[in-house]
Amino acid sequence: MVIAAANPIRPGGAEPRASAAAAELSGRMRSSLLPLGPPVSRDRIIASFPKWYTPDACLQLKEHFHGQVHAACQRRSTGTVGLSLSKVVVVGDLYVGKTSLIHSWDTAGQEKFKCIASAYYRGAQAIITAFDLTDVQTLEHTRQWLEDALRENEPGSCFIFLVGTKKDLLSRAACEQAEVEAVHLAKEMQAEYWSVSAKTGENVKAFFSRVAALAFEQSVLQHLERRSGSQPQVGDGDLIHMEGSPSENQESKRPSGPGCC
Ligand SMILES: Nc1nc2c(ncn2[C@@H]2O[C@H](COP(=O)(O)OP(=O)(O)OP(=O)(O)O)[C@@H](O)[C@H]2O)c(=O)[nH]1
Repeated sequence: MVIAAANPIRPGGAEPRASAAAAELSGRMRSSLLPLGPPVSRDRIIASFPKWYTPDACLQLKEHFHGQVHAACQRRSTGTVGLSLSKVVVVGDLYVGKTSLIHSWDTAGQEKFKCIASAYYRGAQAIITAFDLTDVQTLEHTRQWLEDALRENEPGSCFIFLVGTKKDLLSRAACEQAEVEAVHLAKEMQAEYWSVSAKTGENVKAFFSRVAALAFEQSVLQHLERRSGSQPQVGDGDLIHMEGSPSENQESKRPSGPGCC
């Protein structure tokens, strides 16, 4: 997974400015069936489909990986999808906490800075639009940020997230109040909503696990679709670990919630 935080220009501004923080994450997930796989740290194993933050603004309500994905991973035959890279772009106003958010997650020590141009948004599998929960103006600007990022991507190709940062700075009541407007906007943007704090780490891991799971599942499904007609093969069998039994009947073939643009 590649995560990039666009260093802001004002919404509606002409060209994106330089300097984006990017983090590359190896999306390795281990098969529960392979006893002797390469070492994968426990906190990188997604054991069950990560839950949404609020059902009022979430991309998918399901609780298990898609049945085809689960089955394909359990088959552990050779292929390339088990180790997949996804590009995640993080956009938002100056100082909202994009860089802190990325750095507060384990990014395998591969963080780096990149220059960006509008072309940089291209090929994103997920777009994270971040705003500061204590600054309502930054929320208002997210719509424009998203528009800019979407312009560079194929319709239907990205998961969209709206993330309120600096949750630690608000009381519970104030946070809930800020979330009302944010959730409303998230629904309009067809985005999944999360409130997080990079400072305390609250919800950060859960959030990125969710992003990773959705992106991974989509990659596998696309891979299976491409290979339909031949034997679907996912990963070297050592790259994903899932527990629980997914219900195939409840799940659609492709990510379907309102946030899948
Ligand atoms: N209290 C608190 N402060 C935060 C949090 N996240 C970021 N900050 C602070 O907010 C300021 C901006 O954070 P950055 O991560 O640099 O924000 P950014 O969006 O990447 O900023 P630019 O690169 O200027 O666009 C810094 O002083 C951070 O320490 C948080 O969760 N809680």
